[in-house]
Amino acid sequence: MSIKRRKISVIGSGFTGATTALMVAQKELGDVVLLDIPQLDGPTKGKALDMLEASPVLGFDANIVGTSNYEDTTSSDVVVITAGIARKPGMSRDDLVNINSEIMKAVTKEVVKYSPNCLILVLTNPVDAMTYIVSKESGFPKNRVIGQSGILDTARFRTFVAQELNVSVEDVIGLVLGGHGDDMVPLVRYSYAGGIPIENLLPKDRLDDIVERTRKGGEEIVNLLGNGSAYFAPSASITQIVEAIIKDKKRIIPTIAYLQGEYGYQDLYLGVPTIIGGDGIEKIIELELTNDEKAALKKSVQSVYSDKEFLK
Ligand SMILES: NC(=O)C1=CN([C@@H]2O[C@H](COP(=O)(O)OP(=O)(O)OC[C@H]3O[C@@H](n4cnc5c(N)ncnc54)[C@H](O)[C@@H]3O)[C@@H](O)[C@H]2O)C=CC1
Ligand SMILES: O=C([O-])CC(=O)C(=O)O
Repeated sequence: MSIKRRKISVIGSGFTGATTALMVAQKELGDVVLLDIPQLDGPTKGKALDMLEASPVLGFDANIVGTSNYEDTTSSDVVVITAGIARKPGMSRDDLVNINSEIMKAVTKEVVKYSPNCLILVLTNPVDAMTYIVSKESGFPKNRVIGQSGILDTARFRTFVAQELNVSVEDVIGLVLGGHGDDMVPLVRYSYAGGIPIENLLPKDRLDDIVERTRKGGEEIVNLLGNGSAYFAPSASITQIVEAIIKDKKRIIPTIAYLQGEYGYQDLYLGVPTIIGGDGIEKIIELELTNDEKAALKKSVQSVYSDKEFLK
């Protein structure tokens, strides 16, 4: 028997794609193929080679190749889609829906042609709608198409809570539900620091500020960067999903999953707590919500549905 390394392809070699490629390689989750459009063939190969040349110093064994030829992605175990346009100051994620949905269709066709058995992870915005399109276009079982938003949104929430309490981020656990937009639903009631409900540790007005800052977390970075959007925390987040799959970890993490009645919604990709392992989304966890939480989720779902209407 010969044991082979896993293969992870990352489509889009921009800020999030390149950063994800390096993080995945650094964790030795498999060999990495970084792909972008033919006009960027040279720069994509250059980025991949540059990362590979960091491997002796950083101490990881993973091959990284850059390409614009989908044949090089053949038989990938996991494909991460970051291809598309990022927003600039003054734009909402939904402003990207038309242009990025066309890119999703074109990319998915090629991904599926060369890796019919892979799992696909979607980062491109507006990510709930883009995950829906990729799922539809791929024809894959729904557990094999996963979108990323909740790990990032929760990470922002955890960062702000840890800063406020002056404690380790590792001890803060949070959970954000809903679409990846300004109406996302950080669930304060399900958030803890060292096992203690954070509602016992912070006054309501401070928690309200943290919830609001979390909702606008993407915009805060967009405004600071001036010409693009966040990429370090998003790449770390998608890498966590890749790791959960490759190592079959059965992690309980919020991802964008296909709902068939869960939380009262049908035929929709939405951010919910899931169990992620070797089969992708192995389970959706349904939580008891208060009436206020249900109303907040409904508002968030409505903005996702409005994206979906766009796509018909
Ligand atoms: N879901 C999430 O949590 C997050 C989503 N995003 C989204 O991820 C996407 C990528 O963001 P960045 O990497 O910062 O953008 P970027 O502009 O740095 O990179 C995007 C890359 O996609 C490539 N591309 C465009 N069309 C392509 C095609 N048909 N095939 C292959 N590659 C193609 C571009 O050439 C470019 O290199 C954006 O839509 C952004 O909004 C970003 C951060 C977090
Ligand atoms: O804000 C954006 O456009 C990128 C993104 O989704 C995030 O950083 O949460």
